[in-house]
Amino acid sequence: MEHAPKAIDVTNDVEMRTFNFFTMGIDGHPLGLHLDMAIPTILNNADEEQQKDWLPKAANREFIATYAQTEMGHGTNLKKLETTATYDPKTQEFVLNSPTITSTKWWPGNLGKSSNYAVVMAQLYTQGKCHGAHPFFVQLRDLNTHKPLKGITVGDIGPKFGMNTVDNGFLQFDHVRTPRRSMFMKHAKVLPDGRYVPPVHDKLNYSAMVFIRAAIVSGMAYHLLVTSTIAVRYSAIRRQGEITPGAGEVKVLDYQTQQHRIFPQLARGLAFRLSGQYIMKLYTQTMDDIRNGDISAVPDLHALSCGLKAVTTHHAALGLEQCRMACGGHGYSQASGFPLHYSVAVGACTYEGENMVMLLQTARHLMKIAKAIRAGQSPKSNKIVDYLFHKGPPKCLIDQAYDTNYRNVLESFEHLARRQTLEVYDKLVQLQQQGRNYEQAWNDCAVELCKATRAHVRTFLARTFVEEIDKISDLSIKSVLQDLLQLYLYYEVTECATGLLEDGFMTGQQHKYAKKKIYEALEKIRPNAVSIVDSFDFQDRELHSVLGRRDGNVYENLLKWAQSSPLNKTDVLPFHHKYLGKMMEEARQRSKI
Ligand SMILES: CCCCCCCCCC/C=C\CCC/C=C/C(=O)SCCNC(=O)CCNC(=O)[C@H](O)C(C)(C)COP(=O)(O)OP(=O)(O)OC[C@H]1O[C@@H](n2cnc3c(N)ncnc32)[C@H](O)[C@@H]1OP(=O)(O)O
Ligand SMILES: Cc1cc2nc3c(=O)[nH]c(=O)nc-3n(C[C@H](O)[C@H](O)[C@H](O)COP(=O)(O)OP(=O)(O)OC[C@H]3O[C@@H](n4cnc5c(N)ncnc54)[C@H](O)[C@@H]3O)c2cc1C
Repeated sequence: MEHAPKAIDVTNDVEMRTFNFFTMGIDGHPLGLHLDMAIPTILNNADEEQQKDWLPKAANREFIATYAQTEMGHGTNLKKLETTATYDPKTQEFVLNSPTITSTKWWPGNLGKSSNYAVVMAQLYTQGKCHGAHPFFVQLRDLNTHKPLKGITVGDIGPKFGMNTVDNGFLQFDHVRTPRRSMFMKHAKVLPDGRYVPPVHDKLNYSAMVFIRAAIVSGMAYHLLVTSTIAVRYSAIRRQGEITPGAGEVKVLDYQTQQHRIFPQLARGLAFRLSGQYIMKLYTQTMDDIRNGDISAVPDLHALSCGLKAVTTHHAALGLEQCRMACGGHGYSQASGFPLHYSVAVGACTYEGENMVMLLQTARHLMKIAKAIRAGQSPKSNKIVDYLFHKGPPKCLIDQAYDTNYRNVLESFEHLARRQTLEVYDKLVQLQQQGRNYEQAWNDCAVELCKATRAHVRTFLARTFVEEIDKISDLSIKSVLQDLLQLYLYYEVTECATGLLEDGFMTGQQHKYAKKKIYEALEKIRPNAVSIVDSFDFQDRELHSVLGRRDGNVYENLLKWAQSSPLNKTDVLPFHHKYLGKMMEEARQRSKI
């Protein structure tokens, strides 16, 4: 053969991600930030010439770059980042500086030891004026020796809650000079003489964050589906107790409580998967629009991605813990895989925007819509938020037999989101009329604002789930997924029941009806549960779990796993006689006296 095919095309994003994922596991690796944030930043924020220079090298892995934004003192409030990039027109360079301890970049993944470049967010100063945080592409380490360049202090921040295969790092600049063209110049620019050219939208520099927030939704689906796979499989192996006295021990999966613990996580995993696909498409479309000069969808994308990120990560964290507890004592062992999956998944509640902060971002968007509604404006043909403008039924109808395609359930979610959004908006206005300024009023309403976002996101997730299942033409697959949809929808109804009951929209009877529909769905899902999780086709090496093995050979392998522990290399630990053995021996001697 003239050209033997390469095993992996490193410039092919999908191939690379798959390869990295299977060879390096789920808790991160040295190329994570390079692929997930640095390359997207180059794609969306570098101008044509910069892309030509940086992109092929980045794709070919001639360097490794990270995304250095967060500082020791500020992660959320980007306006207060302290790192400065001051333009010097004489040399046509920026001078990067970390003026305080708190300005030290802190957390960037792969910064600690792996990266030799970084996208650095710094306050841009030119002609004596600050223009806010802007991204710069900065070399940190020598390409040959890998030692930090002059003026740069860089290192690892130490062990974390999880993801310890990622070298999160710290970084300080001491008046480091970098060429003018190291500023990402697709949107904002600094001309050679120092004049600043503003971007068409001042948050376009934040697109890498938007990308990851959107990607996280599918990531959380993955974590939930993986951990429910483990819990379902193990529960189909584990036998404990009897349902009918004398009939023999049952699989714990036959207990209704067990199903109620695990199946909703499965259903949520699917819901997140479908909405994850939706938001990724919206992201790609919006980035294409921006390239063509249309920025109109940016606020919608930002609002939806923030809300989805916050809700899905929170529910994934709760769901993973349910799956762990569903596996009893063995669930607490590292052999279950849960510690790994949990510690990775919960990081996403914090990174890429702390969840409360993200909920409040979406709420900003909702408050604008509420203002338009109160001003009597019409909806703007926006599929995601238009329902807020419409009047729904005055009473909940979820128990009506004619609920085709769950319209009445969706209307209940819509009702709650609409009511919560308008009520908190009215409270905001009222507080301001009473003399509070907007920011104080906002803080006084913050918990209710977050509730409005959650209700809105719940509506979006549910609607997407219903619409996507409706599209399926294979009736046998559709019927299984409809059982999960039924569970998802009525489970969510009970989760937000307080809000639905509070204003008398839903009756106590209807709440009972929702519970009945949940129990009915659990029963329908039970016989298919193992086949459903098998159909995800996760490899054992992805699950990292003795309990979730595809072959179900749990007990034998649990024993092997324990026996392979380093503590079991010898029957007696080498230092036993020096400490515990000695203590016991001395105690025995003393008691003889
Ligand atoms: C297979 C399993 C794998 C699972 C994993 C899934 C994928 C993930 C893989 C990666 C894994 C690990 C890597 C982790 C990497 C982590 C990286 C990071 O954490 S990077 C740092 C992230 N930092 C943040 O997110 C900071 C949060 N803060 C902000 O975003 C902002 O400061 C914000 C939004 C809080 C406030 O913005 P700002 O202070 O600038 O402005 P204002 O509040 O005044 O807002 C003005 C106006 O702008 C709007 N706005 C803000 N941001 C945006 C945006 N991005 N796009 C559009 N618009 C935006 C804001 O809403 C206001 O609008 P207004 O009209 O005035 O209301
Ligand atoms: C695993 C991991 C990986 C990371 N990787 C990177 C990376 O690669 N690059 C990078 O630059 N950064 C990274 N980060 C940093 C991360 O983005 C920030 O930690 C995150 O955005 C939260 O910011 P913070 O730490 O400043 O939290 P804080 O803002 O200090 O949050 C503390 C508390 O204050 C609350 N709070 C703050 N502001 C408000 C507000 N306005 N309204 C209401 N409540 C508020 C929060 O809700 C939270 O409860 C990473 C973090 C983690 C954990």
